[in-house]
Amino acid sequence: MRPYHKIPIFECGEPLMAIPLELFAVESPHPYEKLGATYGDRSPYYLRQSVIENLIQAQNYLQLLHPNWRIQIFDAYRPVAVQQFMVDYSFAQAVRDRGLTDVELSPNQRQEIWEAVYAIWAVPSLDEKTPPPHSTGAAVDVTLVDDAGEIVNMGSPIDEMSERSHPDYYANSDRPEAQKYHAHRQLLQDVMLKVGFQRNPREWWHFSIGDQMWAWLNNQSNPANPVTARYGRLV
Ligand SMILES: C[C@@H](N)C(=O)N[C@H](C)C(=O)O
Ligand SMILES: [Zn+2]
Repeated sequence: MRPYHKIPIFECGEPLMAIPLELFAVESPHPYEKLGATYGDRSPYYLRQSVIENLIQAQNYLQLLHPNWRIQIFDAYRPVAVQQFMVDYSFAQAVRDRGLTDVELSPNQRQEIWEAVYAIWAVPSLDEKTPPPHSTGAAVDVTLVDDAGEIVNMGSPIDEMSERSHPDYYANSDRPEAQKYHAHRQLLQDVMLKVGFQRNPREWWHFSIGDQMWAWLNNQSNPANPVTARYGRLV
C-alpha cells in the first residue's frame, strides 16, 4: 500500500483514446513491446480523453518557451498484465546486472532486489481500490526533444532503478553538467504542472492527472481543498 492508495476513486467513465502521435515525438519501437509485452486490442499510446487534451496544452506551453521543442512520449496506458510483465522483467534484469542467477539468490539479496524494483514500479494490483497508475489511462512517462530533434539530456534514462531517477537528484550539485540536467527536469515539470499534471516524487519522467497519485499530491500541497480520483483501472 502506498499513501496515495487511501484516496477514494469515483470513476468518471471518460473514454480511453489513441494519442495523436503525429503531434508529439514518440519513443519507437515502444520500449515494453520491444521486450515482448502484449496489449491485445489496445495500445501503450492510449490515454483518457482529457489527459490527451492536457498533454497537448503542455506541449503548446513548452513551444511558447522553446519553439519547435516537443514532448516525447515513452509510455502511457499500461494494462495490469503489462505492469506484471515489467515488474518480473525488471527483477530478472536486476538479478543479471548483479552477475547472479535466480537460484543462487540469498533471501537478503532477493529482498534487496524486490525493494529496488518496487522503488520505481507500482505493484501490479488487481484490486480496484489500488490500481497501478498507468492502468487508469491517466499517467504518462515523458521526456523532451529539442528543436534539432535531439532527446534532451535529463542525466539518467527513464526507468533506471537508481537514485538518479529522483527528480531533485542533481538539484544541489556545483557541476555545470548536473545543473543543466536539473534545469531540463525543471522545464519538463514546469510545462506539465502548468496544465494541471502532478509529478511522481520518485521519478522525473512520470506525470498524471486525475488518478489517486495526482489527488494525493494535490492534497499534500492544498489540504484545505481535498480532491478525489476520477480515473480508476480500466477493464
Ligand atoms: C517505472 C516507471 N515506468 C513507472 O511507470 N513507475 C510508476 C510508479 C508505475 O509503475 O506506475
Ligand atoms: Zn510512469
